[in-house]
Amino acid sequence: MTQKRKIKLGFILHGVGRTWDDWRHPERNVRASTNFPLYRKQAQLAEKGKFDFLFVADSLSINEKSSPHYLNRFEPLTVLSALAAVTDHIGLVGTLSVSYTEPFNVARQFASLDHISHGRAGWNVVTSWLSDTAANFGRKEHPAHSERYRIAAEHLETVQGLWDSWEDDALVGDKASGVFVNPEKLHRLDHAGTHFQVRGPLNIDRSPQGQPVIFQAGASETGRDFAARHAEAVFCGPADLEEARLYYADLKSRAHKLGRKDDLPFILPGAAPIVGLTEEDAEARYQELVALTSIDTGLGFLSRSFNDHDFRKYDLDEPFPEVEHIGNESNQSASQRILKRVRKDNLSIRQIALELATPRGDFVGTPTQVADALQNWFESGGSDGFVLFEPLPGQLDLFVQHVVPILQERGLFRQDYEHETFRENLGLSIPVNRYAVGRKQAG
Ligand SMILES: Cc1cc2nc3c(=O)[nH]c(=O)nc-3n(C[C@H](O)[C@H](O)[C@H](O)COP(=O)(O)O)c2cc1C
Repeated sequence: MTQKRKIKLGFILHGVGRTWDDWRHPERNVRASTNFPLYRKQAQLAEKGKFDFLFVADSLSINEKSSPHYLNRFEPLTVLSALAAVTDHIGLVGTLSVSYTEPFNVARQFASLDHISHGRAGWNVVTSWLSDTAANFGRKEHPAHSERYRIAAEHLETVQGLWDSWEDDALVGDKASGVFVNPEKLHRLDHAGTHFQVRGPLNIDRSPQGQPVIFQAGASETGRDFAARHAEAVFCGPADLEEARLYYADLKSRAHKLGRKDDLPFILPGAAPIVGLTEEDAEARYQELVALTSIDTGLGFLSRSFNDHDFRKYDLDEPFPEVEHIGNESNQSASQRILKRVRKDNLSIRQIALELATPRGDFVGTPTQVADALQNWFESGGSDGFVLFEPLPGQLDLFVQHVVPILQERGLFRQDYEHETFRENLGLSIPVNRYAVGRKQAG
């Protein structure tokens, strides 16, 4: 009997919030982004709700225009390692940038997290889109958009190669004979590429998942090709269901053309549900968010997609300036989406900024309405699940208490964790070590 397809759910740990204004909510702790007890509470709540994973996003450069959560945040692998110790089942996904890390370190960090968490690690592979980042790493220049994706491919393949350094039974640990490791099952990678030279082997043995789960969020042409080839799950930020469906169909078809038969990658749009106990309650909570929002948030989102370009230097009520070239080298897809919207109705800077600041979306309503909307996206080719943001304090609690049970009753979401590892809970198998495959074929 084939298993019914289930919604995958992630929760993004976002401290003081996603926007430039969220931190001003009366119930937000202004130090939430570096408050471990709060992260622990949210992590345990998401696990109570049987979420597939927690996600910690990251960036590597700040300036006076950065949002509060960008300004002051935990390094992802550090906080995820701490969360591994206070949770048992939930996946732990963190962002690390390929443009400013060495594959050896990344492989080692995620293998460590996978061991610490007994098989719950996932890596969100990003290329970093803010050019100022170069200045924090002694680089003269930030790599161009297309170059970043070439680096990403080589980096990721190197990391995955290193994760296979140790075959499953390489660590013998035979006290009688004194054999700790079987050298035939410990492999050097000897990678000599364009961007990286790495000999290996990795100095940590094979982790429970063998290969931690690969997440990505490619949205440009190059980014989509990368995601279709390499990712097991993909984040995206569609403006509505129609855009989600187009993205979903496009990415699955790219993956299919590359010969992927497993229906991967899973596509997970970001969503920020606002749940109220009645329609009026939900609307009042949405208005609470609107009242909190200033033009700063709109201009912040706008700037962020254009390499932190300063839009305040223009008259906000004049037509939108010519900045396409800046967006294309930065967050290409998000900037293109904004330009498309601007051109459609000839919006001014102020108009597009305000629209970006408080999108209402499909997920504001009673628990049943929110569950209906999630189901609709899931069943009509818009998603395989969602990564949820908490737009107002207390929303995760409401979601877990009221929406999760509805999804469970409908058979759309798990009743309990089925397996030990994140990979298996997602319905993915543990990959066989490449050298063991080679040995089998040779034998
Ligand atoms: C839900 C979601 C989470 C993301 N998290 C991060 C992150 O933590 N760090 C980062 O640099 N980019 C993050 N991104 C942005 C992507 O990595 C990527 O740069 C963006 O989608 C643009 O795609 P492109 O590289 O194909 O132009 C995220 C995107 C989405 C939709």
